[in-house]
Amino acid sequence: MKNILKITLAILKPDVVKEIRHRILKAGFYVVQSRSVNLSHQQVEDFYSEHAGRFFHQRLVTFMKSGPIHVHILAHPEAIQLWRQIMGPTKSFSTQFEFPDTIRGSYGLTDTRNCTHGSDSFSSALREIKYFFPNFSYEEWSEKHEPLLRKGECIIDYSTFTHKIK
Ligand SMILES: Nc1ncnc2c1ncn2[C@@H]1O[C@H](COP(=O)(O)OP(=O)(O)OP(=O)(O)O)[C@@H](O)[C@H]1O
Repeated sequence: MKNILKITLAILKPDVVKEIRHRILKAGFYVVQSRSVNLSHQQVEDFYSEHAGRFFHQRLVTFMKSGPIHVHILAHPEAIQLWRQIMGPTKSFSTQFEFPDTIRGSYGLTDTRNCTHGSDSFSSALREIKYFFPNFSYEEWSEKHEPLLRKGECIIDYSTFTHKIK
C-alpha cells in the first residue's frame, strides 16, 4: 500500500499554465480540485495581508490582479515539499542560475512575477484552500476520496484539470 496522500494549495499565477500543468502531472500529483479566478484588488490584499508594508507589496498586488490565476488542490504523500521543490525558490533572478530546471528558474521573469505559489505548511494549506475552495472539507476528502486516489482509481480530466474517481 502506498503512503497516505497529503494536500497543498498550488496557484498558477497569470503568466504560466499549460507547461506547469504538464509538470504537475509528471511529478505524480493528483489534482483534487481546480478553478480559475480573477482576483479583485481587495482579494489580493486579503490573501497577501501578511506582506502588507513590504517594499514589493504594491507590485505583488498589481501583478496578481493582472489576469486569471489557476488554483489547484494537489495531493501527494509529500505535497507541500514536492510542490515547493518543483517551483524553486521565491526569487526568480537568482533561481535562474541556481535552480534553472525549476518552474521559477525556467519561467520566472522577476522576483515578483515568479509564476507560482505553494503553501508553506499543512496549516497554511488548509487556510489557503478554504480561501479559494470554501466548500472543500479536508476531513470528508480524507475519508472518501483519498483512499481511492491512492489506489489509482482515477483518471485525469483535462477539460477541468482534475482527477475524477473511476
Ligand atoms: N524580495 C522580493 N522582491 C519582490 N517580490 C517578492 C519578494 N519576496 C517575495 N515577493 C513576492 O511575494 C510573494 C510572496 O512572498 P513569500 O515570501 O510568501 O514567498 P514564497 O512563499 O516563496 O512565495 P509564495 O507565497 O507565492 O509561494 C512571492 O511569491 C513573490 O511574488
